[in-house]
Amino acid sequence: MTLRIGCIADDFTGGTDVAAAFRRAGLRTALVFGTPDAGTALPAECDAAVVALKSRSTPADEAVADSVTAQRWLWAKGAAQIYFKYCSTFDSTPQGNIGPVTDALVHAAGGAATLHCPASPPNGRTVYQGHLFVHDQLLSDSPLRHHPLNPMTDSALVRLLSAQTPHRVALIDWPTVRRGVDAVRDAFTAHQQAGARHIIADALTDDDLAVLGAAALELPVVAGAAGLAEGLGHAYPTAGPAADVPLPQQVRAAVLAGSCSARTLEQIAHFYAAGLPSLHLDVLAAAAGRDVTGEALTWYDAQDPGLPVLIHASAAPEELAAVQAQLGVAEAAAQVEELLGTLASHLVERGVRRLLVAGGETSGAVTTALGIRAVLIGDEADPGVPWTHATPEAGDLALMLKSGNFGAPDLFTRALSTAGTDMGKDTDKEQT
Ligand SMILES: Nc1ncnc2c1ncn2[C@@H]1O[C@H](COP(=O)(O)OP(=O)(O)OP(=O)(O)O)[C@@H](O)[C@H]1O
Ligand SMILES: O=C(O)[C@@H](O)C(=O)CO
Repeated sequence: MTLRIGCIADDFTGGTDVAAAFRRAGLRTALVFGTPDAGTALPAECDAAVVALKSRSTPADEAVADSVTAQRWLWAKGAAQIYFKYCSTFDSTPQGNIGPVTDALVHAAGGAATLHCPASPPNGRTVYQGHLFVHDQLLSDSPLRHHPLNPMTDSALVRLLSAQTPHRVALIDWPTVRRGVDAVRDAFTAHQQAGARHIIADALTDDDLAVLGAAALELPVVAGAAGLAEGLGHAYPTAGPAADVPLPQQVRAAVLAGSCSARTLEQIAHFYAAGLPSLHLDVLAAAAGRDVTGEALTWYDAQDPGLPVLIHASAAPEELAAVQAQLGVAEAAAQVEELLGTLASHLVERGVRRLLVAGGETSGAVTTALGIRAVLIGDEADPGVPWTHATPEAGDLALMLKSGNFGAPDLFTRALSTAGTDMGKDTDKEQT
């Protein structure tokens, strides 16, 4: 058993993001969906295993129970170190779940202090003087201040985390990080001796995160976003680069989108502009009993099999608000997830072998409907957006689970462009 690091991610697309980070660091990485049990197996021998939970917005006691179960499973598979992956925008509330889950993981691992850093520089998340930035804005000035579940109206990480834990929270500032691994270790020890349990570190670049990763190599629990996971991964001695997992070629390809994030809407617009077959699902009609799934499949069967297709519930804010006002937020989401999950099963039955899913909740619905419990991580199409490969029992399926705000505007067209027979031309990769 070669497993070195076990990771618990608090949502599915966060799971693919952190798994891609470990793979970039040269670790062979597997991703398991949902709370594992004694019968859950890893899909292959690997250096890093990520368990992706849906624990970001659940009640804190459920999130804690699922996370500790995942921790025990990862330990049983041989993991010596546990990484808790939360969102690079620190998505949480004063009730949790970052504080309670980290406290429980640390307690189960013996109570030594933990290092935190949510920085993820490739996606514009940096931490300076303990304040979290999203590109050039403080978190609290960014669109995250309007998040529907956990509006982020404060950027001060020590204050945010202190509200979620009874333990002391301390900061290692950027000048210390710049002085290198020994300086970080000394500062960490001093904070721990002064009674801190959670020690947040500043980081502006991948080099800073490499310093933090090396400093944290011996800690039983480390916490943050994908950036620190990659820093930690680079600190592990590896046998060599992770092997390539080839993408299925000349196959049917589809995008299923339920994310209404601004970046997903741009990616959808790009797909329409490329003249590729696209279908918008009528959520209100489905709620009223119309066979929207059957209509979508009839539409799909009429398309050129050599072209990728897009089927989406994703809608602009005005349409989303109107649907939610009529059905209620939870019922609207349930309708969409039922539609997209059912369609995913039918599309795979019809031979789709490259499937791109946009949105964290949507990804949960699709993987559950397809019965996929574990995948291996392949190449990234964009930072934090890798292809994943389902185990053979699920068929030779390449699956891409995309966080709402991740990926360049041309991601959908580019990722699927080499799948079919008629669409040989790669579009140029645009920068985010
Ligand atoms: N037309 C629609 N009307 C109402 N709700 C919708 C509609 N389209 C999508 N939704 C709901 O919006 C939510 C989008 O969440 P999801 O997590 O899939 O995307 P996201 O928040 O952009 O992604 P991430 O969590 O990765 O940032 C889902 O619950 C989905 O069911
Ligand atoms: O860290 C991030 O921003 C993402 O991996 C994520 O968690 C999206 O839900």
